Amino acid sequence: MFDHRKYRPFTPITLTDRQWPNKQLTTAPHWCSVDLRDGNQALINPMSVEKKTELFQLLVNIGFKEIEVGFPSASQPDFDFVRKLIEEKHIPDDVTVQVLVQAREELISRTFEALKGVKQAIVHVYNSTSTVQREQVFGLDREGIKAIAVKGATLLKTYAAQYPNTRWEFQYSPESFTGTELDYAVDVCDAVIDVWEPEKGQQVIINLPSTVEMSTPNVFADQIEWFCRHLKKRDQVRICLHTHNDRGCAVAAAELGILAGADRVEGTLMGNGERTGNMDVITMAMNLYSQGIDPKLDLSNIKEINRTVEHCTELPVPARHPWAGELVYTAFSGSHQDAIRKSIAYHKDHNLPHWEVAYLPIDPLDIGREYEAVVRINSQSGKGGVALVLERDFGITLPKWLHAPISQVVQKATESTGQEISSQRIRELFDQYFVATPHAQKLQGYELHTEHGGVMLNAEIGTLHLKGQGNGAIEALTQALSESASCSMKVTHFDENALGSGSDATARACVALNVDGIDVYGVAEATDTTAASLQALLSAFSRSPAADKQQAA
Ligand SMILES: CC(=O)SCCNC(=O)CCNC(=O)[C@H](O)C(C)(C)COP(=O)(O)OP(=O)(O)OC[C@H]1O[C@@H](n2cnc3c(N)ncnc32)[C@H](O)[C@@H]1OP(=O)(O)O
Ligand SMILES: CC(C)C(=O)C(=O)O
Repeated sequence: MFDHRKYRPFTPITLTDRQWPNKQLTTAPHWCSVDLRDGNQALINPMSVEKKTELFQLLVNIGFKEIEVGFPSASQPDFDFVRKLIEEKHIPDDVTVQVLVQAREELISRTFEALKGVKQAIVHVYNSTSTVQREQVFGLDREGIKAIAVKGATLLKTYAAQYPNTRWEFQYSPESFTGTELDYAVDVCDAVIDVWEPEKGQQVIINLPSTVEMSTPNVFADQIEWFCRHLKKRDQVRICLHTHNDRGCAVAAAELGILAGADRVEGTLMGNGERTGNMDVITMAMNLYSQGIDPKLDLSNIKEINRTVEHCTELPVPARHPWAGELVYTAFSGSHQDAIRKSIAYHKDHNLPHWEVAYLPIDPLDIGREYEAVVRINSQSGKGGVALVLERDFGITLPKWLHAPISQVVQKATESTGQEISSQRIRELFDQYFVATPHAQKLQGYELHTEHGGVMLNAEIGTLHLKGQGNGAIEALTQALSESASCSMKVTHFDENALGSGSDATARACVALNVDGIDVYGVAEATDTTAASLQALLSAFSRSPAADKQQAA
């Protein structure tokens, strides 16, 4: 039964003088990728050694300096993968591999065996400390659970001493930290740290996981600040966060947790991980990047990252995934398209020192995404977007007064299909409704001369020969057409521009006509501006009912 009374709120943390809300993120944390361990243990099909190798290479290329490569005592492929990394020398000198293990001797022994010959490594031991697990899973009291942690810590120290050529770092996680009383979590971690003696030079990491995300991120930050304030040897250890995304706030929790005093963050690419996933490193790193902070990870080729992650995990990257999804630099809605187009142009014209473009929190080019994907057209789009597509994909820059008429044609097409429209189809509609001349009213040739201070025009149009007079060629043709079709005709808008320069230059003209009270539009390109203007006028006229009547007559 759907009944909220089955649940109760998370107990608040008593911390009235919390400092983290006054802090700001200014640098990237130490990152540790857990894609190959926590990510892997959440997959339908765990990664093969080949896929793990491919993903490891990607993580190295991105710039991770610490990578949890597996749980080598858990399975033969995990063990073999660690051996392969070491024996085939895949681990760069500045990268430290990390492995996870339970606080059990047979597993710890096998873990050190897997790591034989490695230059440096982090051995990560964990046991659950939460009230629920103490009572329901382990059936042990506080002291009993602490004893498991201390035993695990001692075993790490003992086994590490057998491999003196490796530089060992030790990591301990009070698993299910968020469900653990804070004083008890500190007590267990102090005991583990005492075994490891960081004061004598042993490197130590204490990892505080929200194994299950149970509260709002501010409560998690309070837990971290409280923990950091009370840990005896806080200054001698690195505090790490490992947040899960059960409430959808893993990134926010990690960000606030860093404000609250943590140094390091574990997470995965695209947030793959148990249940709703681990903290998404891409999102957190890009959040920093978009604030002008060097994330210390190279995410410049997000397409390649997506491709490899999808291949190795057999999970799709959602189209709306923050920063990385296929659709996140695409605007379908009209007002957004219009604003993006204007804002990008403004940005270029004013040579702004920082990126400030409407609706685009970063420049998509930074991560290998293109402007081409920024605007796509469907029935939610508007005139700005259609104009942008014609300009961007076909170099057709049109006067503003023509944007609405073209957009109306495109809108009808998208409404009738209910689907997105391709830029090629927009071009076809533009040619069909604005450039083509329905009654073959093609200008075959023209001749102009001045007479009595005005312009005389002789024009060959299809099979017609027309004569007209006016202040210029356009007026002369307007006069000729209105006479021959017995209609009233007025040019309401006119625009022409040269295309290119030098001897290859051509011209484009756009004309809006009002013929017997009806607005019609035409666009034409020709080798000179007069020919383009006359043809654009003909093209507009050919769409009027008067042209139909003229043809019928
Ligand atoms: C939140 C996390 O992501 S933690 C990491 C979880 N990841 C994994 O478990 C993936 C890899 N794990 C495995 O392949 C297996 O669990 C193995 C190989 C590690 C262990 O396998 P097995 O010993 O066969 O089984 P299992 O994991 O069920 O063992 C449970 C026993 O270990 C004990 N145990 C569980 N976790 C720990 C721990 N961290 N430290 C010490 N003992 C533990 C349990 O109390 C239980 O003891 P019991 O047999 O006396 O009841
Ligand atoms: C082992 C720990 C760090 C873990 O994966 C978790 O608690 O989620």
